[in-house]
Amino acid sequence: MMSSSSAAREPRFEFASSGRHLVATGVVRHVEPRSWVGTGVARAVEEVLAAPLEAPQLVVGVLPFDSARPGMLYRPAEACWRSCAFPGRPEPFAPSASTTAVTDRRPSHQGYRCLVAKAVETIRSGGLDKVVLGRCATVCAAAPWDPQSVFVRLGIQNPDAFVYLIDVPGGYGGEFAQEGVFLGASPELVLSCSGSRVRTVPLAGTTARWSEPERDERASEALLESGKDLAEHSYVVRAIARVFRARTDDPRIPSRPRLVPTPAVWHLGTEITGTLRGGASPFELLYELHPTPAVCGWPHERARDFIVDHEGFDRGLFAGLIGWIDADRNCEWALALRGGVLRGDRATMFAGAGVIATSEPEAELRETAAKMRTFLAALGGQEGRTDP
Ligand SMILES: C=C(O[C@H]1C=CC=C(C(=O)O)[C@@H]1O)C(=O)O
Repeated sequence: MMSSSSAAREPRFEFASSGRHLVATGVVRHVEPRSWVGTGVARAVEEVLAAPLEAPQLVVGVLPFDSARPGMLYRPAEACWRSCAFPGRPEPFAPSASTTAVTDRRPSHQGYRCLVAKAVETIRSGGLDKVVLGRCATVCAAAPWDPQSVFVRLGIQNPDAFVYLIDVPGGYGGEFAQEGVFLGASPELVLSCSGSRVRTVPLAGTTARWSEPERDERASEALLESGKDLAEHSYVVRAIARVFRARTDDPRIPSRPRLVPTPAVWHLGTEITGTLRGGASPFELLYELHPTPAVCGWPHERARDFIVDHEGFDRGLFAGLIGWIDADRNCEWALALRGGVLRGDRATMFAGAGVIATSEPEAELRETAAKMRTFLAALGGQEGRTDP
């Protein structure tokens, strides 16, 4: 069944970051590679960009967590860049939309604790170093959400994020099997390209923020010194550094992470840059990077198998990639995190946490709840009343 919010409009894609806001509507051509691998997707994207169509030379879209599955990339009919994406303050929500109740969690809170405990046991017995375990929670409101208002609130509440919205026609597995609107405010850039300069800022290692400034500062300092979080972060940096050393000239890889704040949590982040070698397409690099150990784990195959065998839901587009690329190969691709899918009065949100040998189930559960609050806050969910 079509949701009332998306039935009446052209397919829409929005992406806002660093004060720029891309709004793309309609579809003139889909990218349809023979196979969803880096070189195939890169070639198909270039063909679509070069096609003599009366449409902006831009490809936008979303790729699933499982990079072997088809994504949705297309050349939009119209596109415009706006500056100053989200002026003003959030409008208060109508009471009906703010009274949210959790109707479903997958896995349940206890199921997630057991899942983390199982992962820790597997890691301690050898062969797996890190696995990122996700869960989802569905909330219902008394009246349908307006995706556009939720998007604007995400932008206002998360001024430093990659704020995204895309109409999904269905067919992407799990919660994305049916039509809906996928949106969120991601803190994590997987790849940007400007000329041939490429940049990524992987995040891993997280702690919740506090309203009291001193407590908040102490929490951030503890994160920078936390052996557990530094170890969790190091798997991501090592995997990405290997790809950057192989594919870019002059790779710059700092030896220690820095703090990256979001309104809900502190992260450890490392900015890595390089110059793309030999006229390669950013898509080749993107497919070598994705999914990084920030959303999958290490070693890659073992972590992916653990997720597929134990997580208990199909991630679909959660922890996938969302972004755009133009004909000059300038691009921005963020991880599709801190968001969810809207379907009328139902919203399903997703979050995961990196698990290593010293992880504690309760702490990882709390971390996923803290991450879900980014989306919940934009839905109007009230702290204390809605426990995701
Ligand atoms: C998997 C998520 O976050 C990733 C990004 C930053 C920090 C993470 C962490 O500390 O576990 C995760 O790797 C999520 O938000 O659902």
